[in-house]
Amino acid sequence: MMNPNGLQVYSEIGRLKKVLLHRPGEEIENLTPELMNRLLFDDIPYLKVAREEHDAFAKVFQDNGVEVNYLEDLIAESLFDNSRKEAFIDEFVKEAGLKNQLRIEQVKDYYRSFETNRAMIDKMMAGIRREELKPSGLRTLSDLVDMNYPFIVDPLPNLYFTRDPFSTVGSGIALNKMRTPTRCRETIFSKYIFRYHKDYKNLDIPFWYDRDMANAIEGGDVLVLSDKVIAIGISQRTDADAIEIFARNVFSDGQPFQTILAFDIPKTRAFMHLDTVFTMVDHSVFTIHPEIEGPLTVYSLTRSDKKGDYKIEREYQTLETILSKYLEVDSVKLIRCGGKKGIDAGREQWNDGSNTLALAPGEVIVYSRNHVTNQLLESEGIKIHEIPSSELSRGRGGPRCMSMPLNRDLIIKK
Ligand SMILES: NC(=[NH2+])NCCC[C@H](N)C(=O)O
Repeated sequence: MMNPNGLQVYSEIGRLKKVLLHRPGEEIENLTPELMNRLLFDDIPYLKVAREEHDAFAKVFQDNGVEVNYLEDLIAESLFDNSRKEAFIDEFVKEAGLKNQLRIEQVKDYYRSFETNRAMIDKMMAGIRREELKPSGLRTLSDLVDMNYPFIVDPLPNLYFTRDPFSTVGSGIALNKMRTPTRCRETIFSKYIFRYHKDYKNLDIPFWYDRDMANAIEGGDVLVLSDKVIAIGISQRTDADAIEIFARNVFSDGQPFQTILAFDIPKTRAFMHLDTVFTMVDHSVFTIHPEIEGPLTVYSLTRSDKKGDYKIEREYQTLETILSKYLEVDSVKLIRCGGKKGIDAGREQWNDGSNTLALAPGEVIVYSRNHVTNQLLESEGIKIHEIPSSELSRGRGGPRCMSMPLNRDLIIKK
């Protein structure tokens, strides 16, 4: 459990030591109005400014002693030998939806033609526009039929939401099965990193979930509240059945976790993941979107003595009572996004006002635009680091969605 170099996430708030980010790339410039909906965007960010905002986000980590790893670097470093790189290209292209064999070979050759792994990865993330690969003697029937579709390989614009393709839980990871086709390919990167990157390959990392499983689960739904309690959303993106598979695996291992609280939240775009409506900011202090308090049902899955086994119960008390009971504290505080139900709550939640990322207990990163909620957090004694948020927020994700902790200090109970 004590591995300063390995994966260590036993809370949402322990001092952050290492985090995974992705700096938005050319994939953002490949969003078009027709594709936005399918690619899960509500507007098109201006890449130059999105990058400036993202750099400001990364700087908050660096200024606070957090090691920042970039997804694009880790995956490039994982493909150190040629057979590994070939297997990776193969898998990536297989899942890119190409059907014509000639085209498949042409795309693979194109990826191989990049001088460095990093340049190849950037291209894989960005997508391939139709005009980029000139026919060069290749003219297939499917090309003629698909002539009006702008891409040969779709872009992956959601990559800067590193929270979702996998989740670090304890000393292992859940390699997620994403709900939508557009996000499924993102998890190939995580798979190669945790199997083959030099920092991870010898750690024998347990996988609590795998990307080829049938039921969807996404990292935005998984919150490690303590070394005893994990909260998981049953949401637009995460199935109840996936939570049970995850529970069985985590409870079979020597991890300290005792209870999974499954939060059944409304299945709508605005509340796509649990972390869009509920995050932890300090010992027993949470942000919450007031609109979900009414419709929320919570179930507990409590580990039993038999390995991997658990019992399921529906919890009937208020959220405060449920959280206090399982976190073993006298009371908890819920800070409501926008203060209370209404216009400010709706507007600020839409722009991720309740999607905070803790750097340490009582110290969080927030979007500057959510000024009503931010002021409330400050008045409750929470230290906030505001980051600019005009462009990044157009993808519907905030500071927690844009980061995946790899290592946090353990919380030492007094
Ligand atoms: N953990 C999160 N809330 N992530 C937000 C992801 C946003 C992304 N556009 C999607 O729809 O998938």
